[in-house]
Amino acid sequence: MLNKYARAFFTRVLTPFAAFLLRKGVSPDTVTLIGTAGVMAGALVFYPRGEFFWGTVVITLFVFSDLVDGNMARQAGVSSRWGAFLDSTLDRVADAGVFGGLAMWYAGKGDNLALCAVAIFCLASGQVVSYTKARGEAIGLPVNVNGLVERAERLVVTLVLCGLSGLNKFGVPGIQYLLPIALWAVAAGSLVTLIQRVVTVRRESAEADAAALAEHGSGA
Ligand SMILES: CCCCCCCC/C=C\CCCCCCCC(=O)OC[C@H](COP(=O)(O)O[C@@H]1[C@H](O)[C@H](OP(=O)(O)O)[C@@H](O)[C@H](O)[C@H]1O)OC(=O)CCCCCCC/C=C\CCCCCCCC
Ligand SMILES: Nc1ccn([C@@H]2O[C@H](COP(=O)(O)O)[C@@H](O)[C@H]2O)c(=O)n1
Ligand SMILES: [Mg+2]
Ligand SMILES: [Mg+2]
Repeated sequence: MLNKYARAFFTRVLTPFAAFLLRKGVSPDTVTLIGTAGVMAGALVFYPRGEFFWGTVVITLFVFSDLVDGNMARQAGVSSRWGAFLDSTLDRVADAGVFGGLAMWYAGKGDNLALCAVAIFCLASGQVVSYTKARGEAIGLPVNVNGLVERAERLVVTLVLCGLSGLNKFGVPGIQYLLPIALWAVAAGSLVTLIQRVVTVRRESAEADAAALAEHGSGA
């Protein structure tokens, strides 16, 4: 949903910055790599220590690089298969950093194995949600579904509620419960999305196999 509705807005806002980086000789790949490194650093340095506010601030500064790199590639006319591969692969790395950092907190000083498990579920289910689309497309299906919770939703819900829950350290009472709420919501949303995508791939592959059978007398 965010991908559909917010992308145009962010494209407009980030285009001058992307143009500025191109004028300075920065490449889209550099932005992809530095953005991922920044997200990983923010998540793995701050979250395991329970520094949710500052971790989220650092991650937020870098996570928008995922919208800038593609914008730069399109402006410069250098969009490539390699760039698409690098962008998507490093998305998975960044997501692992965010949910891994939260799992490390709950496995350590946060001392809550149930929430540690939920964070690991968010990590794993997010990766599988993305994989369903990549694998479905790789076997030639359109995978005509995005589902309830795409990557942008997973990140926005987690980062906004995690950042807010970090304000508890600055004396805002009661707000620390927002992080568990975010994790449960992302876990449930990812499960629904996974089911939506698997059902779609099953339907599309049955249709494609039936069409192939009708045309050539054989399936896949
Ligand atoms: C006082 C409190 C302080 C707290 C501070 C916290 C502030 C935190 C605020 C905001 C966080 C913003 C997070 C921004 C998230 C950026 C999202 C992003 O990177 O999206 C990338 C996404 C997808 O891009 P791609 O096409 O490159 O990626 C594809 C995707 O990964 C697919 O995965 P799948 O979905 O299938 O699982 C892969 O399949 C595919 O391979 C891959 O290519 O881009 C978008 O979706 C574009 C839309 C981005 C929308 C960002 C919206 C930010 C909106 C609101 C911020 C709200 C701020 C409010 C702060 C309020 C705090 C009180
Ligand atoms: N280093 C890169 C990064 C991205 N691309 C191209 O942009 C597309 C992704 O666009 P986003 O707005 O989602 O970042 C990607 O599929 C590539 O075509 C690139 O070429 N090099
Ligand atoms: Mg990108
Ligand atoms: Mg990306």
